[in-house]
Amino acid sequence: MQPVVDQLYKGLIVSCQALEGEPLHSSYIMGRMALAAKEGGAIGIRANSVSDIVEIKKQVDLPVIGIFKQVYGDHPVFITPTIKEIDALMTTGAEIIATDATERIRPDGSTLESFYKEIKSKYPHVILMADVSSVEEAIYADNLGFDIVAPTLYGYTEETSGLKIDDNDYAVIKQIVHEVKKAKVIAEGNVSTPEIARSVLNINVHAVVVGGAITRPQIITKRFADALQK
Ligand SMILES: CC(=O)N[C@H](C=O)[C@@H](O)[C@H](O)[C@H](O)COP(=O)(O)O
Repeated sequence: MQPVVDQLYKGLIVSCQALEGEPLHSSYIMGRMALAAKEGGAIGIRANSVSDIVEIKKQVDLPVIGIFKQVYGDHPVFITPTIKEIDALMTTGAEIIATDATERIRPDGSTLESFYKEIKSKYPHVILMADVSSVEEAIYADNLGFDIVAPTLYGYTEETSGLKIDDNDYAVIKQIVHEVKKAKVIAEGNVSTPEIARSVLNINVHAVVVGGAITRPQIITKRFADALQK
């Protein structure tokens, strides 16, 4: 296994993201979020966009999983959808690059297989993480050769809308861990409490990514405000 992937073993990766329109949308703030995450014990950072990653890299010396969210028209695939976003991420020094690895056709008409081959022929040594939405997609990405697989998009596709990682006693992530043979499985998406993070680690995932529950204060505030309404 690549040393950088080893480095993430059993650790907490904090996703520091604020999209345009979110209150904290700012590379400066994401850099400071990453610093705060490191102080709190994060061993890796996940981040979106060239400018956020470049700023984060100035603030912390942790491995970064880089993504580039780009929406093409009304196309549903938006996490690092085409080679253009891969090219941009390759300039940032991100140690790992993540992309949508669902079975959906990509905005440029390519399949996941042809996209994977295109990336690997251009950047043979890049470490790739597959953001999937189902067990079948996890197995497919593993067979293609992705280094890391995560159910990042479980709950965010037409078929899985609203589903969460802890549903049915963690059935989906358990099955992914069981079925994926070569890639490392990372738990990501709706790991919303320390208890859920601990539970997925006990299922034997390689590492855990937590985003909104740490870095999106509007979401954190709403959870408290909602509790007061009850
Ligand atoms: C679906 C989608 O766009 N997920 C994104 C992927 O990078 C991020 O917005 C999430 O914050 C990240 O996956 C971490 O998940 P959570 O914030 O639930 O801990």
